[in-house]
Amino acid sequence: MSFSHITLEEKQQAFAELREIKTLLASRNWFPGTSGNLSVRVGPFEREQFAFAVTASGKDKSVHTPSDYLLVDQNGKAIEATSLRPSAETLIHCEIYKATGAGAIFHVHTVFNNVISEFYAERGSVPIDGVELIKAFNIWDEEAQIEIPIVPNYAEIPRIAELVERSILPRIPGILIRKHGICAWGANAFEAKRHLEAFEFLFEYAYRLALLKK
Ligand SMILES: CSC[C@@H](O)[C@@H](O)C(=O)COP(=O)(O)O
Ligand SMILES: [Zn+2]
Repeated sequence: MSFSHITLEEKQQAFAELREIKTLLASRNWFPGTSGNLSVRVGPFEREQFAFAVTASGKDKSVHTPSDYLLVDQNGKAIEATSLRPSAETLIHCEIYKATGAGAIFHVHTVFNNVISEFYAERGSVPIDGVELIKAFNIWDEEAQIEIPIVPNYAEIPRIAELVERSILPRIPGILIRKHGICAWGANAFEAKRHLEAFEFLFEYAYRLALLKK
């Protein structure tokens, strides 16, 4: 399949967007030990064919190099000749794009998202009750109650990807992988960032509340 319609300008813009968000999230220490990955979609979206820019695998996300990003197709295969390997978790991004039509996906490992995913693992979701920041997900009901889904962290990424795709809830733009991290998405990088920040706030809130209630 050809992606010749993607211009150099579009590619550079996507890489610049990734670089900007990577710098900001790294300053919060949200990429410990080279963990985490980021992607933004490039060009038109059809479920069967689309492209996105994604972080290269195993890089230190707190530094910038000329080889931090590459373009891949809907199956996570590089669409240009490159020696870079896409993120090991690119398939998860592929499934989320296919399921949601999102424009950007950000994945981070934090202590709060790991602890809370373990605390609520048996329930299969993190309950959040009436916290104002739920509105960051465009959920405006008074005292809204939401459940943030949790999937197991398998060694095989395709198994996680399949489960993520099946576990996505229509109103919730994110999913926790147990003792691993969060994938948050949005229509664009601005929205995905807002959602990611809201999730992390809510995880810390749930963690601290559970401690206080003990
Ligand atoms: C180095 S621990 C984290 C990885 O195993 C993985 O979960 C991760 O988020 C980063 O993988 P990457 O291939 O760099 O995108
Ligand atoms: Zn990860």
